[in-house]
Amino acid sequence: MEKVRLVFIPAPRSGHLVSTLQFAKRLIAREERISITILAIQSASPTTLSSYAKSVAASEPKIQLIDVPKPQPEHPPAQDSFKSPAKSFSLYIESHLPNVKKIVTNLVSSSHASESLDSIHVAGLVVDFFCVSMIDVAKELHLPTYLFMTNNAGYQALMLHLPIRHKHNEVEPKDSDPEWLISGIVHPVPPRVLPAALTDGSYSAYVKVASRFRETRGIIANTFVELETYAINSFFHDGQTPPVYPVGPVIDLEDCQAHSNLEQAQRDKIIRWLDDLPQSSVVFLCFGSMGSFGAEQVKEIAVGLEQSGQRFLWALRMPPPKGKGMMPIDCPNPEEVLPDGFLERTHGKGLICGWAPQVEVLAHKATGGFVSHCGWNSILESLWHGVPIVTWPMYAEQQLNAFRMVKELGLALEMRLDYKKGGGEVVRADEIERAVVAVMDKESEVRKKVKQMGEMTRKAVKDGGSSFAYVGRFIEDVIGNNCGSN
Ligand SMILES: O=c1ccn([C@@H]2O[C@H](COP(=O)(O)OP(=O)(O)O[C@H]3O[C@H](CO)[C@@H](O)[C@H](O)[C@H]3O)[C@@H](O)[C@H]2O)c(=O)[nH]1
Repeated sequence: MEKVRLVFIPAPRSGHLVSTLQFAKRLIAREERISITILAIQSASPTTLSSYAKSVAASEPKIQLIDVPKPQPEHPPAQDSFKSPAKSFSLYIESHLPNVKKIVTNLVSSSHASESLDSIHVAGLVVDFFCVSMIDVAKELHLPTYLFMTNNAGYQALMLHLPIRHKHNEVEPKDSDPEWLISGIVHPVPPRVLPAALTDGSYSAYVKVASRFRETRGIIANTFVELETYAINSFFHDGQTPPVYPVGPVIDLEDCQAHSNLEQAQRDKIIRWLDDLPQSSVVFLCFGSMGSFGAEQVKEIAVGLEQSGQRFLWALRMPPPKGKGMMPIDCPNPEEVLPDGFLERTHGKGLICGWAPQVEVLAHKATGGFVSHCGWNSILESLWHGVPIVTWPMYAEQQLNAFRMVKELGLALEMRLDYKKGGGEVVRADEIERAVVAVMDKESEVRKKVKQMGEMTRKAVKDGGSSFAYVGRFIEDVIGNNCGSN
């Protein structure tokens, strides 16, 4: 029986790694001829991600984990790494290319050297968006590359549009530019909701990444046909995009704490608190793996929450101290940043935590609304559990996600569409209060639509569902492409 190995190269970021590894698990559960090797590039700053990857590999004999050594001498942080984080991250990943090449070459030659009829052939690379530079390794070794998009089809449409725009206009976009008409996105896109990376000095790095999408053999996307029908159809009809496999939602519903520093006692405290509260009575505020606010904004949120009169669970995280990387930290003494007496006045009504067990919180019956930064995993998790979002995008492609969720899909309520972390803007308490009250409205149209979409998400991944079928097509491509090779 022909067996194949896919070599996954995920990006060392929690919003990317978790869905990629979950997709690897889904593949091997579905097809016994597939094994997976994960090449783990270490994050530049310490995180708990490698322990997450290790725990996934340890639980699945057909997943092998290989650490990619850091390049020697180590890749120095770019001068502008704080100003242009996306560019700096791409360069950091690219610096691992020689080490990745060594590892993949060894995997290929050991499969060739094996005499056994049962040998496992390397069938291709599956790379993250930030790892498309690894296409060069695959090409040298005559292997196909598949791209795993951890975000959505609308964002993919933007990326496919970028090199086309660049041909006509090489200048970085500005907020004052006319709206962008992008095939695959229903409404013209105001430049102010484009990813900050396009205007912070990372534009050329993004064009470079985007121009490689069409070199892949296929694009696996963490979305599903029923959610992004318009965008997905646009790829099938443009005659240039490689086959797209919408296989989502791929989210970690079981082991959601494995990639965090969350202690069991803290998790239990949160869930016990929710257990005692009425159905859909708590608004949850959480801003992804990198979201945090300064002291002035934190105070406005607190006042807005108090004025709203709603119960709340707030994952309050603060910017890291200067020179300590980019990852936010849990707030050691919340009373120091919150308004005087806030904790006493809201005792019993609200709970402040650091990293939250988000999936469990969204799954809890007491959770009724979500103030979210609109990271794609958060959106998929909230849809899965039928919890409506009010939008507070912060970084990466979240503004575009928020824009499409509100304007195109009608699946979220608008608070902000163009807020940018670090932009100096402070959203005032009254606006936050209104947003919180709106998202907790039990009768809202958005809530009904989100519940319906929630049912569709679950159907999509079940046997007979659209995403289930696309996983099958992807497997056929991988196995079919490999048949007869040795
Ligand atoms: O307190 C927290 C905060 C986050 N999470 C989890 O962490 C993940 C966060 O993912 P996501 O919502 O996608 O946000 P980011 O961490 O910001 O993810 C990055 O990757 C995503 C997928 O590519 C992009 O959509 C985002 O914009 C990008 O910032 C989710 O699974 C959450 O459940 C928790 O469990 N607890």
